[in-house]
Amino acid sequence: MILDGKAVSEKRLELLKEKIEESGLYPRLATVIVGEDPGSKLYVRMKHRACERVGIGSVGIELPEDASTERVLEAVTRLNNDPDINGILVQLPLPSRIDTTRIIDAVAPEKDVDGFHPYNLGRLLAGTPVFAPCTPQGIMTIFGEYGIPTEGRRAVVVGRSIDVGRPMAVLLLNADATVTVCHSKTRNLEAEMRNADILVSAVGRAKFVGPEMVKEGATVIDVGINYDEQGKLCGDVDFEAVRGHAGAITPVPGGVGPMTIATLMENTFRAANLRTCFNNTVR
Ligand SMILES: NC(=O)C1=CN([C@@H]2O[C@H](COP(=O)(O)OP(=O)(O)OC[C@H]3O[C@@H](n4cnc5c(N)ncnc54)[C@H](OP(=O)(O)O)[C@@H]3O)[C@@H](O)[C@H]2O)C=CC1
Ligand SMILES: Nc1nc(=O)c2c([nH]1)NC[C@@H]1CN(c3ccc(C(=O)N[C@@H](CCC(=O)O)C(=O)O)cc3)C=[N+]21
Repeated sequence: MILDGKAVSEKRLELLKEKIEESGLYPRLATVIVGEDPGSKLYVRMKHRACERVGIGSVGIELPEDASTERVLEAVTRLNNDPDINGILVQLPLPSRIDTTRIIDAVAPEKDVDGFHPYNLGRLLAGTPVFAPCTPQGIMTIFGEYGIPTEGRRAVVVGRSIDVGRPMAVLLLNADATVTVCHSKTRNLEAEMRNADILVSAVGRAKFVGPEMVKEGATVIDVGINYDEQGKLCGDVDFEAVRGHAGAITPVPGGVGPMTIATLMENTFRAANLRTCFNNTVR
């Protein structure tokens, strides 16, 4: 079975649009982008388009490639203090000169719709999440929509980044899976992966996952966004080789990516609700 993330995201966005209409709220998302990377610009444009579609206002802050950490901090602080802004997204990666940790730490936790702030990561770890990172949260939504159980299942996550691998592992653990996290120092990676009922690959290498690494009938989630030799967009998984014996599999494009954006919209609406319910604080 192909897990159609695109279709699930469309459905969730339609539902969200109705909810936002009913709420009478006008949530607003601010994006911050530093430099001219075409990929980052494309993603930010996609986020703005999704906002427009569901009735979320959006503002885009564009800073030059040579902006200092202080300059980015200043922009974030201004957005923190702006009562009309509910959600703040600083597009990653930032230029290497910039102290990314300081920037992420500066985002007000109640506006951190990416879920990257240590406060929100801590809430997730504590099992009382407010904003979970969009990509792994979106994957949990796919499981929910397709009725894929996690309880008691062996889940293997390959990758341990703050934005994908780690929070994915915690979300699966919170959903009662038995979780293994693999990374570049893992020994016997293939054997670990073959154990998985649910295999999540967030590595960033084309054709990283072949059929020999996948147990018959496993659910395979492909987070990777890569380009093959022909310059064509592809995931981490050798899709054609693996799809035959995977029980369920996400394609790239049309799998996890669209869910990331749909979840960002859901988080932004949640931020707007938090503002009205808790006087703009989650603490
Ligand atoms: N679809 C979507 O919405 C999104 C897609 N992405 C994509 O997902 C992929 C991963 O992103 P991200 O987590 O940010 O990337 P990072 O580069 O931050 O993390 C990659 C992880 O893979 C591990 N890794 C690298 N090589 C190997 C190897 N040979 N064997 C085992 N593990 C390995 C690394 O291990 P170590 O920690 O030891 O270095 C690291 O933990 C990228 O392709 C990215 O573009 C990212 C975000 C959203
Ligand atoms: N602060 C921050 N938050 C992020 O969530 C974030 C980020 N920085 N930096 C980059 C990564 C990557 N990311 C994607 C979002 C959507 C698709 C997506 O929709 N992809 C389409 C294809 C799009 C295309 O044609 O290129 C798909 O897979 O079907 C992919 C990747 C969010 N990220």
